[in-house]
Amino acid sequence: MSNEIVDELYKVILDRIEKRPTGSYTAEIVNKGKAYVARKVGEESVETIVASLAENKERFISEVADLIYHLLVLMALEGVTPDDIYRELERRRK
Ligand SMILES: N=c1c2ncn([C@@H]3O[C@H](COP(=O)(O)OP(=O)(O)OP(=O)(O)O)[C@@H](O)[C@H]3O)c2ncn1[C@@H]1O[C@H](COP(=O)(O)O)[C@@H](O)[C@H]1O
Repeated sequence: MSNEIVDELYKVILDRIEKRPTGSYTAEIVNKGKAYVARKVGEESVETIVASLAENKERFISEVADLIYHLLVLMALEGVTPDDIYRELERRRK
């Protein structure tokens, strides 16, 4: 996965949070509050675990993508950028 796709998705998410356009799923869940978005991250984590243990690779990939998207929305609400995470991972690199 290239950083470019994650960075671009994050920018789209920031734009949706700012403009809250009708029909945007991001705007819909953000309008429900941070706790709702955090719960979605938990839900998608569980679905990822289930896909890993009881389903197939295709389902697993789909659930990981759902999880990353919801995590990016929560990061945006926390004011944390993908660069912040890249820096932290870089700091941990051995
Ligand atoms: N990458 C995603 C993405 N991944 C997953 N999802 C949504 O996440 C939901 C998955 O959660 P669930 O399986 O729980 O589905 P659900 O029942 O609809 O969700 P809830 O009613 O429980 O909230 C689906 O509705 C997906 O559409 C996403 N929605 C949007 N994006 C991207 O985000 C950007 C902004 O999208 P909009 O905000 O819709 O314009 C665009 O680039 C989109 O491609």
